[in-house]
Amino acid sequence: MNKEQIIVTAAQMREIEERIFAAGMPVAALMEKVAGLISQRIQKLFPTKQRVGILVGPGHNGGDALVVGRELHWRGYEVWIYAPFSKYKELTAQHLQYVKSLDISCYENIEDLPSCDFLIDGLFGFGLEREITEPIAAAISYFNASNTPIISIDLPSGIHTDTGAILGTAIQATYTLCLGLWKQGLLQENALDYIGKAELIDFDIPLAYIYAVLGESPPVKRITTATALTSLPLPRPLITHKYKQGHLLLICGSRRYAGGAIITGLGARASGVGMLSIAVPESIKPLLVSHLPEALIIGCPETETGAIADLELPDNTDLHSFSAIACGPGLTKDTTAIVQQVLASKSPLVLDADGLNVLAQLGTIPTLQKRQAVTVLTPHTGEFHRLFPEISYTDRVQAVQTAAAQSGAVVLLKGARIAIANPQGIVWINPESTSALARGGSGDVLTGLLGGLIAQSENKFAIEDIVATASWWHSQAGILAAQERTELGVDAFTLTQYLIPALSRGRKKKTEVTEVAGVTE
Ligand SMILES: NC(=O)C1=CN([C@@H]2O[C@H](COP(=O)(O)OP(=O)(O)OC[C@H]3O[C@@H](n4cnc5c(N)ncnc54)[C@H](O)[C@@H]3O)[C@@H](O)[C@H]2O)[C@@H](O)CC1
Ligand SMILES: [K+]
Repeated sequence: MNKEQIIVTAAQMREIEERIFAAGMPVAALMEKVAGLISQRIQKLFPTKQRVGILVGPGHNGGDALVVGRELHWRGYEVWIYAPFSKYKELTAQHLQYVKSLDISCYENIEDLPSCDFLIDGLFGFGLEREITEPIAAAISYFNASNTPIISIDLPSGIHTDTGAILGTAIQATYTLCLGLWKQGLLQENALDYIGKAELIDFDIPLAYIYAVLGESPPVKRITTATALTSLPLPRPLITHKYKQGHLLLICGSRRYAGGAIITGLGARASGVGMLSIAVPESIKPLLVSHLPEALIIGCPETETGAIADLELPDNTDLHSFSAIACGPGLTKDTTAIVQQVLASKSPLVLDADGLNVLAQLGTIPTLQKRQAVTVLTPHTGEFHRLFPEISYTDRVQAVQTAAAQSGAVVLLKGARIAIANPQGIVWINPESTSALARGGSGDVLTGLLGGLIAQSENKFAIEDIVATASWWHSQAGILAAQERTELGVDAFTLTQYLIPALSRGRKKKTEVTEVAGVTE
C-alpha cells in the first residue's frame, strides 16, 4: 500500500509513533530526521536566503520547528524565534536552550517581533486537544493578518486533527507539510480555508507498524490517481461485445429539466459503457436523440407537468435486465411511483437529485431495507440532511459512515472534499477538487459517469471503489478544465468533454510515477 492513501486520526498516529519508539528509535533522532526533511523542503520552497520567523509551541511540534529553525540558520537564513510559553516538553526545551546559545533572537511578545519574509508554524500539531486561548489566539490573528506566507508543520495550528474543526482560531497556512501520514482533519471541509497547499513529508514509517495499528486494509482511505485507476474497466478484454461491456439505464429528465438528461447521458457516454438506454418523457425524446445518437432513447408516457408518468420499456426488457440503473437528475418530484419501481428492481442503482428527494419522502432507511441489490446515494449536504435528518454532518467522515451503516447503501457526500462510505465502515475521501464544479449540472455528469462504471464492473470491483474512481475522475476533469479555461469556464457540458482528456492525463501521470519511483501498489 502507498502511504499517500493512508489517513490517520491523532490517536492512531500516536499509537504508530509509540510503536516506533518502543522498537528502539530514539525520540530525539526521529525529530532530527523529520525536521531535516522539513528544512530541506522549505529550502526548495524558499531557495533565496530570507528572513524567517519560527513559531514555537510547547510540544514536539514546537521541537520540530526549533530544529528546522536551527538548520535554516546554519544554511544562511536570518532566523528569529517566537516562543511565548512558560513550559515546554523536555526535548523542545533542550532545543530552545540550544538555539538561544546560537546567534538567534528569541521573543515572547508579538510586539517585539521583527519583520520577516515567511513564517514556520510549529505552535501545535496533533497534540492540540482543546481550544486555543489568549494570548496565543491573538498572536495567531496577528500572524494571519501579517500577509506573510506561513508554512505549517504537520497541521495548521488550531485545526482538530480528526474533524478539521477550528479550535477557537487557527493559522491560515500557505503550505502544510503533513508528517508521515495524512491526518484526517486535513481532508475535512472545515479545514480547507486554512491548509493552503498540502503535501506529505514521508519519513519512512515501517508499514508493519502502520498495519499493526490500522489493520492491513485501513478503513479510511485517501483516493489517489493510482487507487482510482485500479477500479476502471480497463484494459478491455480482447474478445467482447457491447452487452458484455455493461448496459446502463438512465432514468432522468422532464419537460422542465430536459438539459439534465442530456448532461447525465454525456457523463455516461464518457464511461465507455457498452450500451446506454435513457428513459425520458416522450416529448423530449427528439432532443436526446440529437445529442446522444448512439444511445437508445426510450420515450415514456408523461404527466401533464411533463414528468415521466410510466416506465414503458421496450419489449422483452424489464428493469432486472440492466447491469445498472441511474435515476434522478431532472425528474421532478412527480415521479414517486417511478422511483418506487426502480427501488424494487434487483439491479444496482444510483439515486441522485430528485431520486433522493423522493426517497427521503418515502422514508430513507425503511425503504432501503427492502432493497435486494446495491444502492448508491449521491447527496449534497441539503439532500443528505433530508435523507438522514438525525445525522449531524459537522464531521463528514463520521456522517457518511453512519448514513451508510444505517441505510445499507453506499453513500457519497458531495462537497469540496467528497467522502464515500460503504455500510461496513470503509471510507474513501477525495483530496482534490475545484470550486469550478460548484455549478448546475456537474452532479448530473457524475451520476451518468458513475452509472456507466458500475454497469461495466461485472462485480469485479467493490462498489465503493468504483464510486471513488468516479469521484476522482469527475474532479480531475473539473481541475483540468479549470486549468485550461479558468474556474469560470467549466459548465457541465464542458465538463463532460474533459472527462476523457482527464483520464488520459491520469493514466500518463501514473505511468510516469511508476517509472520514476518503481512504485508498485
Ligand atoms: N508522530 C510522529 O511520529 C512524530 C511527531 N512529531 C511532531 O510531534 C507533534 C506532536 O507532538 P506533541 O504530542 O508533543 O503535541 P503538540 O506539539 O501538537 O502539542 C502538544 C502540547 O500542547 C499543549 N496543548 C494542547 N492544546 C493546547 C492549547 N489549546 N493551548 C495550549 N497548550 C495546549 C499540550 O499540553 C502539549 O504540551 C507532531 O504534530 C509532529 O510535529 C515529530 O517530532 C516526529 C515524529
Ligand atoms: K503546526
